[in-house]
Amino acid sequence: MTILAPSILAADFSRLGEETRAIAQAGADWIHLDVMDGHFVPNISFGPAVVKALRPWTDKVFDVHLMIAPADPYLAAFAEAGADAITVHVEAGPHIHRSLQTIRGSGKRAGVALNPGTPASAIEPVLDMVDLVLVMTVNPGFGGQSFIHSALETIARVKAMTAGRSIDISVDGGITPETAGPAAQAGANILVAGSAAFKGGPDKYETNVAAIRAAADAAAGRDGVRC
Ligand SMILES: O=C(CO)[C@@H](O)[C@H](O)COP(=O)(O)O
Repeated sequence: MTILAPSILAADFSRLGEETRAIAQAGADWIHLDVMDGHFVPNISFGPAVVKALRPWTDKVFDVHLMIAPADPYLAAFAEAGADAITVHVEAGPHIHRSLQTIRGSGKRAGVALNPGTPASAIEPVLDMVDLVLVMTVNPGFGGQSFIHSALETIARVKAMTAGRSIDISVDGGITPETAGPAAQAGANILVAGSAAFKGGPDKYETNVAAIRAAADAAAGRDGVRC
């Protein structure tokens, strides 16, 4: 079954608590929280204080995506703020192995992210340390960008590399009902969607979430029935 993880980067920041609750009630499985530092990526979003403030609004998995470098000085703060999964970029360095060790050591799911220009082979040495691989299908930093189709190859390579292991494959950037299918077919089982999940305001969230999930489930031949 596809896991749909709306990115609150596309939510109304003046009402983040209500938005988080609304998208959760609309059928989101996880909540994706994009943390940007204006250094690793050319945008600044929010830090652990916001993650902590949002934690009481839903009990859904908080999937924290750190687009920051270095990440290590902040891992404990995000873990304490209520993250359930913490993903760091393999490009962010300086010691991806240590970062993943720290995340696992804090009892959280550890994720490693790959930018569109990074080969899948970059994460091979740390595969036994991760619970999820996040493949970026846009260059990180902003919501609302177009899906980079060449990244489908990376998803397929990660799928092959992780065969036989219990590792989720997440895809992030430009996910819509049109791109969800190819991403799921290539091997992704977690879809992060910002603009396509939040477009149209709260009345549309349920329809948006269902449309993205249905496209992915159909393409991957997954059972879309949820209990
Ligand atoms: O991490 C990022 C961007 O850096 C993503 O999570 C985007 O925020 C997804 O937004 P859409 O492309 O779906 O609008």
